[in-house]
Amino acid sequence: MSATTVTAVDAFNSMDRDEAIALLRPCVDVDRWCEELADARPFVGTELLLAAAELAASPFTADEVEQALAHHPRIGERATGAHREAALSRSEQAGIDQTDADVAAALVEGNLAYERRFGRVFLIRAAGRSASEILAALNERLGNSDAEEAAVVADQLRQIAVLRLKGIFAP
Ligand SMILES: NC(=O)NC1=NC(=O)NC1=O
Repeated sequence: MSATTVTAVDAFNSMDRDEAIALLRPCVDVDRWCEELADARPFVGTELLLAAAELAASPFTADEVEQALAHHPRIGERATGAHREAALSRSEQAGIDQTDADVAAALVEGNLAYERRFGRVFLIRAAGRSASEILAALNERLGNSDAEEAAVVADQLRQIAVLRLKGIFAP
């Protein structure tokens, strides 16, 4: 057996609680989710950590979504700042062609329409999606009832959190 390599999960398991929580927070700013996962350590392998993360995010409550949305820049707006969440947001929104003026205008308009309708920022798991796919989803979701859309937003937040966690532990 070769010398065992210290995996990211091993390092995570041996962190003190605050450090573990701080590592998780850029995935989603929901205290309960970060604390639950930090307190569920040690994890035997990445798969079990990701499964626990998925479970702890199913679903996020309305209050948790509210708190987390404060940290999500609008789609089409490049998150500023050097902190981890901004970098994650920029890479997730990389599929949006920032130079296409028509797309940019449509996203600005769509975001405004969504915020007028639902009173919060439009949230979508942007990674892997083009601007036209995002715009189509936005327009489709404008027709949702408040209850339907609350469930969709919570699910998108879950997808973003788990994707970000995968980026840390299973890059
Ligand atoms: N308003 C948003 O949907 N923001 C974001 N979606 C992502 O996938 N990353 C973001 O920052």
